[in-house]
Amino acid sequence: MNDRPTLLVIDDDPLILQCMQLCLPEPDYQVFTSTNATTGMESFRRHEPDAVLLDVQLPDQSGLALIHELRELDRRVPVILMTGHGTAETAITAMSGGAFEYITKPFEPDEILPLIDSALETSRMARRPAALPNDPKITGSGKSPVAARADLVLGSCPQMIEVFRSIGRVASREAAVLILGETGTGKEVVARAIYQHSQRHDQVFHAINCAAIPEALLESELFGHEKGSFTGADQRRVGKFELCDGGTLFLDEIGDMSPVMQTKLLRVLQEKEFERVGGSRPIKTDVRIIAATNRDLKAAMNDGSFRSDLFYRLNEFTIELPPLRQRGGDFAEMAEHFFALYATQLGKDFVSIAPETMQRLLAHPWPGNVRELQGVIKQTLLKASGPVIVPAFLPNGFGYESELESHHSVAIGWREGLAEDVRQRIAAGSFSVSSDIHDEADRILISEMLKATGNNLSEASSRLGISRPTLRSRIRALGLRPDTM
Ligand SMILES: Nc1ncnc2c1ncn2[C@@H]1O[C@H](COP(=O)(O)OP(=O)(O)OP(=O)(O)O)[C@@H](O)[C@H]1O
Repeated sequence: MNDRPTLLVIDDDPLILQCMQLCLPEPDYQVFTSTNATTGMESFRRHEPDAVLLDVQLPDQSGLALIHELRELDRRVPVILMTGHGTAETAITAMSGGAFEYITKPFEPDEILPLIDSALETSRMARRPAALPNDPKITGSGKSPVAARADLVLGSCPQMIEVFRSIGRVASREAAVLILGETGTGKEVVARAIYQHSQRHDQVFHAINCAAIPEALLESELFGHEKGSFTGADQRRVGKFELCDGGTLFLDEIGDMSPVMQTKLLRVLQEKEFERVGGSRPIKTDVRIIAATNRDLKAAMNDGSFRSDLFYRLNEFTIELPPLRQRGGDFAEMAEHFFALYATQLGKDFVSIAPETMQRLLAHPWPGNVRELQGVIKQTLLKASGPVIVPAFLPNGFGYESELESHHSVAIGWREGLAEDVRQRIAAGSFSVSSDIHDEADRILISEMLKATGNNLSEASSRLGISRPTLRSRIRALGLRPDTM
């Protein structure tokens, strides 16, 4: 598998082949073309493409039969079928037989490109290794050819070791897994690792982001629909539960699913069957579910927005990812790794991270976790003008907000302390609160200024905005002696 996305187009129409080469240009994509089933099959074996665009009518064989053969070789590679007018029913049969999507000819690039993107993304998740530490296939320290084509999952802090152990324990079981963690902590990468280490690793893997799709569409995406079941349903559609039969379905952002959809999902998990929207025939399915959310599902159950019976069904095994700020020494290791990786990708020199830069990075709270770290490192490298990463290369304002925040909290602490002091003096019945507090403030102010100016009275008085005689008299009145300054 190549590092850039590869597509195999099998069609005897030279215009389609040309169009795909133009729409998916080098060097971002690699497009292989074949004009018949025999050479298409050879190309599939040789190039191991990420996705296939296949015409239903080929000179030497039907596209439908070819899908079957391609799936015998690798079920994880999504195949988009191109049909002519009037052959949509055939395409639907093909989808039931495992095609990822279909499109009716003629089509515009705008119609096909989103399907291709989605197929390539599905393929990436299923086939790009999510490599755990000490994976025997990944040798060396990220420099082997296999490692270069893998997403290395880094971590050696106790919480991440526990995550890796959990993946090992649960992957080969059929249990549903619930992955919890803040945004960008690696929930998708853990879901892929579970699938890739599972018994179903050579079967299909599909992912769906429950938060990104409106409810009505989500239902049809998951369960499919019958022709005419709602306005716009001009063809029957096969949903993910049907496409994933025998495979794995990753339900991302499950905490955002509406109550109606939660009920429908619960039913398919309990009964292992469902009906297409507008259909009445129950369809059996055997799908392993991996779900993830950054929401607090316990709180959602308490306020009634998440069904507890669905929670227990999904939660046969839980993996909780720690936020980046709680991963101790892993942070520095990850920062080094991403600097080296992206420097190579961006053609930049990288030797080391200066200690002050690392301090700034460590002081940041990282609400967007590993994804935010990756973004900051890419921006830093783009700005960098030398191989040692100094703070000036960090994105504008980076790290300053945490300094300001700590000044702010010091300021809040100081004011709170002063207010408490004043309250106690008042409660004690003092009549000199004002002069006592002003004297105390002057004592701190004057002694700090004298320290800063090396006891130079002229400079200290001018920086305090008072005359030199006034400063002298205040020093005397407050009883400040040179040894206390
Ligand atoms: N432990 C890790 N080591 C190396 N890279 C990691 C690690 N965890 C996450 N990443 C990388 O961080 C990025 C974000 O991870 P991922 O998409 O899995 O997060 P997520 O929790 O699913 O985010 P969201 O909640 O926003 O969907 C990805 O590029 C992923 O490869």
